Amino acid sequence: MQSPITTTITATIQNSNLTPSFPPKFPLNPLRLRPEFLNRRSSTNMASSSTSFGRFKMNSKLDNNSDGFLTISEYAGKGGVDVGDDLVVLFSHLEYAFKRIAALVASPANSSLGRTSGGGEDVSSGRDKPKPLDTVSNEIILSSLRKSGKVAVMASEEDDAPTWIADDAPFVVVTDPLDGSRNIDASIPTGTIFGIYNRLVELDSLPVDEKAMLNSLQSGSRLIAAGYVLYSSATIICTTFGSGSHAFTLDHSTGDFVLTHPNIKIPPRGQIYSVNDARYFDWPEGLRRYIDTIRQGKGKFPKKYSARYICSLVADLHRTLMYGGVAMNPRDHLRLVYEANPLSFVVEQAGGKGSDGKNRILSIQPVKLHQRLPLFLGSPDDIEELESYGDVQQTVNPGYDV
Ligand SMILES: O=P(O)(O)OC[C@H]1O[C@](O)(COP(=O)(O)O)[C@@H](O)[C@@H]1O
Repeated sequence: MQSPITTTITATIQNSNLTPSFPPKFPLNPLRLRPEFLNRRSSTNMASSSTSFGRFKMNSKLDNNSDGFLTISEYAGKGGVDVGDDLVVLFSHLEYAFKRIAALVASPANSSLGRTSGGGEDVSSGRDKPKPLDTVSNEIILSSLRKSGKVAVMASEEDDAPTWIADDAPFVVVTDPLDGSRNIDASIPTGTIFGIYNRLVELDSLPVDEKAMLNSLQSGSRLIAAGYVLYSSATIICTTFGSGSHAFTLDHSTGDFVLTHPNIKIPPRGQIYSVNDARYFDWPEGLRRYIDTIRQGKGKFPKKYSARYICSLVADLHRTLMYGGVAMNPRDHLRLVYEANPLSFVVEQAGGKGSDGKNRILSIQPVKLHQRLPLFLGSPDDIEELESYGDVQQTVNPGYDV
């Protein structure tokens, strides 16, 4: 049964008549873009016929790209899936922010920036105290969103409340600016997670705080784009506009993110599970049985599973998308709005599943901005098998030092 708050928010959001923001209200103005954002390759040799593809029209130009390197702007723009100029501009600004964060986490200064200021949890907000690196990444993203002119409100894992940016801008952005930063001193991979919604124009007349909150609490099923950025041996943006998931790798020689993994398909089943299994004795019976079964090769897949756990959600998920299997955090730790929803959208678009152990993540209506939940992401056959054990959510959550 839904709580009164859930019912109110669900009703408000469901009753709102979403007005698509495509086509854009004003055209792309290249003068607003930094030179590095401009496409460097000629597209004159591309064919121009188009076919329907997911939510957006896709031109066959994509198939005929002569040099084989497609930037995100080319992929998403008129020569590609044509998501609309507003979203292309927003992505250009996001890319710039991601490049700045990639440079930041790789910088010799990151060791001091990565140290926790005070540590522990902020009791009033129930969130972890931000570290300087998290804070700087947050500021970098906010600055890019402001400059894009395309974002009405940003909700960040680093902020107590959403930040209202511009009344008329078409999009709402939710983000975890730097996930996995507790590992930064050891140069472990980190990541940024982001989701993009249309602004709910029906809420425009509400007070700013209220419309900022309700716009940010949209259900994950309303995402129009989402993705993550992996800062590792390569810097990779894996993103979806609702028509498949695609990964773009930063080419340091040109400064472009170029399409390296089109239409990622997660294997229907993997042979790897990813979890912090030092928590085994805090797990419920069902989860213990599931892990014991697959590591002995006694599950539906008759091979022994291997374990991998980086403790950096984006990195653990990226490996899972590539090789299959399941990446999980069974305790109430990861955030629905900033982490679970955007990542589930990417995983579903790659043919996988995102679950809290019982329900599809994208069907859960957020009721609180910083709402936490158990998260299971991965291959469809693995997630279904895991869910069949019923009791997989860790309710004992004593707080762990590392
Ligand atoms: O301590 P656990 O339960 O293994 O959680 C690890 C997870 O926490 C995260 O570090 C995110 O938590 P924070 O936002 O508190 O850093 C993920 O990157 C990682 O997957």
